[in-house]
Amino acid sequence: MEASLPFHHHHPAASSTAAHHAARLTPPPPRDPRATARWVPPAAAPARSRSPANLGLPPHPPRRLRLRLRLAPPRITAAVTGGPRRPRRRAPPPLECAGGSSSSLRRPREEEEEEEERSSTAHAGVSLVGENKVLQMSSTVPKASNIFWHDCAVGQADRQKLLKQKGCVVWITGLSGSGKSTLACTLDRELHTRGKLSYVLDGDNLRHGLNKDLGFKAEDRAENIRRVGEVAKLFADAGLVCIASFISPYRRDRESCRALLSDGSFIEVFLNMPLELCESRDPKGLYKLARAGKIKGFTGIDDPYESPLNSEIEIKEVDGVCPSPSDMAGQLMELCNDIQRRVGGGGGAGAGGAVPGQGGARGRRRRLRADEVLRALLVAPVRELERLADWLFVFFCLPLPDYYVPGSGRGGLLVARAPSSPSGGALLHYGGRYRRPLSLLLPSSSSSSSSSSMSSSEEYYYYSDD
Ligand SMILES: Nc1ncnc2c1ncn2[C@@H]1O[C@H](COP(=O)(O)OS(=O)(=O)O)[C@@H](OP(=O)(O)O)[C@H]1O
Ligand SMILES: Nc1ncnc2c1ncn2[C@@H]1O[C@H](COP(=O)(O)OP(=O)(O)O)[C@@H](O)[C@H]1O
Repeated sequence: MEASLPFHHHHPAASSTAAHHAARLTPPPPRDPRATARWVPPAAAPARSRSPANLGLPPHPPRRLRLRLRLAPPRITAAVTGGPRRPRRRAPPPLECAGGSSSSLRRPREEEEEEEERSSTAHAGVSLVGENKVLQMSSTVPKASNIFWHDCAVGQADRQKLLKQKGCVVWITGLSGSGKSTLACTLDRELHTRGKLSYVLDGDNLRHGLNKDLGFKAEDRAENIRRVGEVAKLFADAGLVCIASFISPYRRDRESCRALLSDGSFIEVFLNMPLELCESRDPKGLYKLARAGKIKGFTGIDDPYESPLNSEIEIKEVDGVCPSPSDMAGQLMELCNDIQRRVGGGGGAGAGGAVPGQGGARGRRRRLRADEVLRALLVAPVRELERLADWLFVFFCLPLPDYYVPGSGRGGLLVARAPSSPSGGALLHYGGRYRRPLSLLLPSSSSSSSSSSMSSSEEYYYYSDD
């Protein structure tokens, strides 16, 4: 018997149609005695809890399971089949739960015993059917029933407004040694410097706590990424820029994480460094151990890495040279701005971008030469300058009370470069009458650092209201 049901557990004892419906609407008490204490008979629950329609549930469409049901077995094994690679609607991949052959009402005794053994470890078995493989995903918690979504009065939009940024997930994937953690921490620092709240979730670190029960078998990696995806989603919902740095070698696991987020809120960064480079770095000596056969199932050696097909950005070596972490971080911040501007319609009312550059820049963008940028910096009112500082790739922006000029806002010291110019930039005092350029940091080809010798062919961007 094959049926399409929402997330209600079907009572196996249902025999009549009425009982069948009752079973769908009235979930049975859990068989697991450990769960009984928490189980509340639906009749005892508050009336408004009975119907999801009364609960002001979030607009998630009910997830549907395709169930091949057998009446006898109390537990099910779920085979998760692949959804579209990049679903338009960000829905999780469909779940196909198979209880076994529809023709058999009872499983062989050994099978039941096996299942008893599995369930005694409180793990619910889920088979992930990948393109060419079957992954066993194990969840360490029993499947819960009788659960309802509860919304709070303060929502994501309120938090974003408070933080003046947008929550999102920057997901960095790549081989061990490709530079994920370095990039994650550099981006985190850059954002922090600009007053943006971010948080790094790193594979090694989470495996010390939340995921300490997981190893590197395919199913453990899948569960690792599933948990991280859920945590990252919560961080984004909290309004943070969540930077996730995980090998995350399996495409479908990454796509499942993407599916948890709204459009533009999951930014996949493929750190595509050659295996030879990663192996030559080998900061933890793990490649050496893997080559010596002392670690089995090491990604890139004897365990697969599935490259992203649709990452938002792929970072590679340029002419055999790996870009510096801060260049990569700069690229990422620009990218995030672009994506969020496109998806969020210019940064949203008051929320500001997740990363600097989107926040206060209201005007149209036009290109200016370096000398024009300097002039603009010098003539711009302080608040304009601070807005500009928010947009320029600012290395250092230190408001200094010494430079305070009444009526004109704070002053300070600013070292910045335009995103389009990797090596050019400006160091200036700002604030009222003290504002003047101290020096210009020019491309390395230039020997001088005075404003007069600034290359006029350098192109900068500048936000302008005209
Ligand atoms: N067998 C095997 N394969 C790959 N990596 C291994 C393995 N054993 C230990 N390590 C160390 O674990 C870090 C990767 O953890 P992740 O949570 O990112 O891995 S995964 O996404 O679940 O595949 C990884 O850290 P990074 O080097 O920072 O990637 C390794 O230090
Ligand atoms: N952009 C980079 N250029 C040069 N070396 C780098 C870069 N990023 C990281 N490294 C170095 O490579 C090694 C691995 O970096 P790490 O961030 O730990 O990688 P992962 O987290 O992917 O394992 C470290 O020794 C780090 O200093």
